[in-house]
Amino acid sequence: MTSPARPLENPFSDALDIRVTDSFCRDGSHAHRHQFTTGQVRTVVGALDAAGVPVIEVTHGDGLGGSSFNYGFSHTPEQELIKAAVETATNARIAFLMLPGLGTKDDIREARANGAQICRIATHCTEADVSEQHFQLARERGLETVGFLMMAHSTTPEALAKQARIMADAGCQCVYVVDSAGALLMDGVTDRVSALVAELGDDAQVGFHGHENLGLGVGNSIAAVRAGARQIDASTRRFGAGAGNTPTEAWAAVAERSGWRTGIDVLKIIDAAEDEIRPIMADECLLDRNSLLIGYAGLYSSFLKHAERQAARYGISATDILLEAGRRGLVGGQEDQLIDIAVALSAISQKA
Ligand SMILES: CC[C@H](O)CC(=O)C(=O)O
Ligand SMILES: [Mn+2]
Repeated sequence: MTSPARPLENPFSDALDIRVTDSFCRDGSHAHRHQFTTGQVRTVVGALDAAGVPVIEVTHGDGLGGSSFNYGFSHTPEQELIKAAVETATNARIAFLMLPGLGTKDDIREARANGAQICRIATHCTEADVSEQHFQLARERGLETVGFLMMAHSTTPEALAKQARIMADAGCQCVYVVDSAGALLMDGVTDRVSALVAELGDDAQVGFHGHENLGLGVGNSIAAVRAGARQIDASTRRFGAGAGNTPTEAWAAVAERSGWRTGIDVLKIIDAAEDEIRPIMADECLLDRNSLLIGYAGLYSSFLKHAERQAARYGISATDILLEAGRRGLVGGQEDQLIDIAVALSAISQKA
């Protein structure tokens, strides 16, 4: 794209450094049924790296060890994808994600040996204690560490801050408020990020990971930075679970207009989104009936594709599966219960 007159930076805001992690090659994998090839990862990492994206996350959508019957098998072993990403990146650091119980300590060791530099450990927002040994190992191995407190809308800011303290004490260097359901409104983000910033002080940074299910990924990320977050997750062309994540290209433009430095070249990332990323994906990530319902009901975003699959298999409505999942209060890791729900709903519809 040829450069129009560059927008003026906002002269009234502080020139903060905000580090962006692009999650297309991890959260975006949900929207691609975990079918990324090494060639696709090389193309994406090459384009994002050239646009100045500082951190690129590469793993199965559900993290190391996610490739399984429950979550869906990967096309290519994720350690191969990590290797390809590391070989391709010239400046960007490669991150991986892991949920204790799905992945193991050996997976962390292998990702480290393959050249990944940042280890992100995700737990449900009330279960930070299961991450302690993984942070310890990651730090011993010289990895930078990030903690994910998932489904952050479902607990209070005070409770979330206590969980963040557990992660920081275990060696986590940046704890993320993770809006897995895309259910948080801006005040909810402000309250949670502020609580973590107050609790962690200089012990760890605070980050924010948003989803677009209520159309608030960018707005919530602005609220997060204003409340003290210094790391923001995004995904190019917003590909991610549910309606997707905060779009990297929009976030880069908004950050620049706010006077926040991300190091990302806005025009290059816009071109990457359009010319390199879009052609890889069969469909756009839509804010449609089911993804909106996920945000509205506060459900785990990655339930979307599982619900759609079971709906097709049992000839029932994905919306009904999601509504029942909401009634049951399911959280990440309970994807198999979506099958139970589909079987039950199908039995009811056959009787009727
Ligand atoms: C892999 C767990 C999960 O999908 C992490 C995440 O991106 C989220 O909770 O939003
Ligand atoms: Mn996510």
